[in-house]
Amino acid sequence: MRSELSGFLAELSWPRPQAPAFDPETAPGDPVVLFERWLREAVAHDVPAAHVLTLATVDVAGRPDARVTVLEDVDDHAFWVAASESSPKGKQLGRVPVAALVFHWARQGRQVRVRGAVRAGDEARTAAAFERLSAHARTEALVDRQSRPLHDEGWLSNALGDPSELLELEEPGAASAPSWRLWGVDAGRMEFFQADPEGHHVRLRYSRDEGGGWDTELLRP
Ligand SMILES: Cc1cc2nc3c(=O)[nH]c(=O)nc-3n(C[C@H](O)[C@H](O)[C@H](O)COP(=O)(O)O)c2cc1C
Repeated sequence: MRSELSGFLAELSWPRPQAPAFDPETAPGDPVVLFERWLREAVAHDVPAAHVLTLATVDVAGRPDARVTVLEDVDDHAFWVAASESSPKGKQLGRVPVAALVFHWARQGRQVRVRGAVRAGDEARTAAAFERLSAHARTEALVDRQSRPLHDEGWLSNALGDPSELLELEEPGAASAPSWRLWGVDAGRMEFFQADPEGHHVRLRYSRDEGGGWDTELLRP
């Protein structure tokens, strides 16, 4: 038996990709270079929130989890995201240090997948990212109660009501919040998908070899 929703879903279509065809023959040897090119093209094509990604992690019991978050940086062949060590994603990243992330730029019919080992960012990298946060986000990081049940909304709005006061009170001139940090997902494997209106989709996978170079292969879409 099919639900009413299945008919509704069947009517939905993908937007036609508004991007030049992707010729894997011309792809650069380094996938991070290709990622940056596609990210900039996504922004140039007005893809909303092109720097927003889905981060997938695993907990100690092997249960998968995923959520949307923001890309902070790409550097040293790692994709950097921010999370408190006490949040579910922070615990998962710290205790089971492997992760995958995916970008989907629907308007262009593009997907980029990244999978690899996770490393914690050092203090300097974390402090530089903390500095870039809004006052509200810094307060959230200092309050450090993300994903806890919201039993007492009054307490929360009081805490968030005057960020400057909280920032002063908790950590004058704080360089960061104690458990908030950057996490790097190493690009051990990256995959680029370019959808084609006629169905001739292209999938190009890069895998890091033992010498630190990259092997590439085309996959059936
Ligand atoms: C567009 C968008 C952007 C988001 N950006 C962030 C972010 O930068 N950092 C963050 O911690 N959560 C962000 N979130 C919320 C996360 O998806 C998630 O709800 C939260 O981080 C708690 O995840 P956790 O319980 O797995 O730790 C964002 C959500 C959306 C929809």
